[in-house]
Order: sequence, then C-alpha cells, then structure tokens
Amino acid sequence: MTPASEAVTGGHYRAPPRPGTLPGMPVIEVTDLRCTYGAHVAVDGVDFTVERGEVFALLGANGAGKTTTLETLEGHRAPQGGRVRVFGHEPRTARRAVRRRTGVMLQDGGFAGELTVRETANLWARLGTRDGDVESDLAQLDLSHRADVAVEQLSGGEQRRLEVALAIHGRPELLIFDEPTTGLDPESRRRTWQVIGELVAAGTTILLTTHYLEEAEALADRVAILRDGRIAIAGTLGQVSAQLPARIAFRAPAVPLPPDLEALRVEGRVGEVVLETPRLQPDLARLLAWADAHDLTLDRLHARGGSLEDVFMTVVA
Ligand SMILES: Nc1ncnc2c1ncn2[C@@H]1O[C@H](COP(=O)(O)OP(=O)(O)OP(=O)(O)O)[C@@H](O)[C@H]1O
Repeated sequence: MTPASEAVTGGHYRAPPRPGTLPGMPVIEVTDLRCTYGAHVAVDGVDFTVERGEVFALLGANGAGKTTTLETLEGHRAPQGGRVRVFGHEPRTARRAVRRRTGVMLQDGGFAGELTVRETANLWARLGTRDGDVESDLAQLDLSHRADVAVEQLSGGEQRRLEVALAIHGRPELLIFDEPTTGLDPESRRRTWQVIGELVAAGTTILLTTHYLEEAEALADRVAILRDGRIAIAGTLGQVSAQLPARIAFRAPAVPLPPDLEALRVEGRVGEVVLETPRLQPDLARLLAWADAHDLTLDRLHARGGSLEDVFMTVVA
C-alpha cells in the first residue's frame, strides 16, 4: 500500500504506480497547464496524470478550473501554457485519433430539442467513429421507455442520463465526464455509478469532475482538489483523507487521560473529550484499555478517520 505521506499538497502531481494499473504510457498527461480568459487566470500550473484503467476525479468549488481543464483535454481549448496529452497526442491537432478512443460528456449536451431520444442517439452514433448498439446504450441508462420522446420533453435528470448514454457509445477506452450526475435523483445517480463501475471493470479509464464528494468516494481511485486554478492536494482517497487527523470523542468524568496517547486534546462541547490523532488505531486501543483498567464507561464514544469531506472543506475554505 502506498503510504499516506505520498499525497501531494500545493504542487505538481505525478501518479505513483498503482497496483492493478496497466503499465505503459499514461492515458492523460497534464503538464504545467495554464489557461486564461483575458486577464483572468483560470488554470494556473496544473500537473497530473491519469493511468490506464483508473478513475481520477477533479474536485473543487465553483470556478476552480475543472471544466477549463477538461476542455483542453477534449481539444476544445488551446492552453496558454504547458501541455496536455491524451493517448500521447495533442488533443486539438490530433482530434480524430483522440476522439475515436474517447467518450466525452459535456456539462450541457446542447441537443436539438425536437429530435427524439432514439434519433439523437442514432445521430450521435453516426457522427462518431465507434461502432456500438444505441438501443443497449439507452437500456443501460434506463431510457428505453423514453426512446420515442422528444429530447425537449425529458426531465433534467433524463437529459443527463442521455448525455451519459451518448458518451459511452461504442465503449471508448477513455471517458471524460463533466459532472455526470448533477441534477440526478439518488436512484438515477446510483444507476449511473453502476454503469460507470461496469465500464471500469471492463478496463475503461475515466476522468470526471463532480461536486458530490460521495461520488468521488464511490468511484475514484485518485482525486485532485483544485483551488483557484491550482492543485491544492492530490492522491488516493486514503492519502488525501489522511491529511487530517482522526478524531475520537466521548463523554467521561474529568479524569486525567492516559499519558501514552499520541492524540492531542482539542476543544469539544461541554463535558465532551475530543482527541485528534495521527494514529487512530493504537490510540483508540490504549484509550479502551485505560478505560477498562479504571472501570470507566466512555459514554457516546465515537471514532473516525479523516474524511475527504473534511479535507475538501479545509482546502476550499
Ligand atoms: N468563457 C469564459 N470567459 C471568462 N471566464 C471564464 C469562462 N469560462 C470560465 N471562466 C472563469 O474561469 C474560472 C474557471 O472556470 P471553470 O468553469 O473551469 O471552473 P469549474 O471548476 O469547472 O467550475 P464549476 O464547478 O462551477 O463548473 C472561473 O473563474 C470562471 O468564471
């Protein structure tokens, strides 16, 4: 297992070798990427790789630079500095070679509203270069019963699912998803996660952005949290979550704590003992042994490791 200390904060991020990842050239390489809109710097020296067969999630508050980064990888935007490579190609100049192997889902699909779902999917399939079965794409996203409905009559969530169905047509090697489940109800979100999980199991590489941290936790092997156009922290979920100490809390009478804890006591509610520790398991074990020895009941005891949400809130605050 890769040690937690290998998470990267505030700098460039190159992927460590990951068990289960196929060897060879990364599918995506982003090197010192810089994108501007006039005088505004939207992406400011971003650097990461996505290895074959992994799911990489770009996280960050609104305006952090996620979509701009994806747009350069999709070949829609020329960077003002640095470089991006997809399958070793520059995606703007080698658009055809990249698009043949890449399924892209944009934040706004821009469909012609009067076409039906099936017509839209067939049109998209004809425009692309990958062979696939449109009906099974629609079935996978639970849209078969809506196939003859005009796209403009779909709900927001159904349109989102249609965008996913189009992106996965022909099962591309790489999928780039910009907020794939925004606006979906919990059931549709789970269905979409299941589809993504099946694609990953079949070896698809996925780069996605999301505002749902539980989505990143459910799907991603590695995450990068962007802040103001820079990677603030990146690593596996375990590495990133371990950037903040674990917490142990309980209620107990005012007694001295065991002396051998690595934990530090921090402010809690009245009557509550709250400890922060870099080493949850040994400290918890010592605490429980100490409580047993002193015949103490640690009322409302709970312990939890650092979470992605805690780190995210710290980064974006
Ligand atoms: N076409 C544009 N013209 C000017 N500024 C833009 C344009 N597109 C994006 N920006 C700005 O660039 C920054 C990064 O935007 P971007 O859309 O990449 O962020 P994001 O992380 O994808 O945000 P969100 O989570 O809201 O989708 C923001 O400050 C945004 O206002």
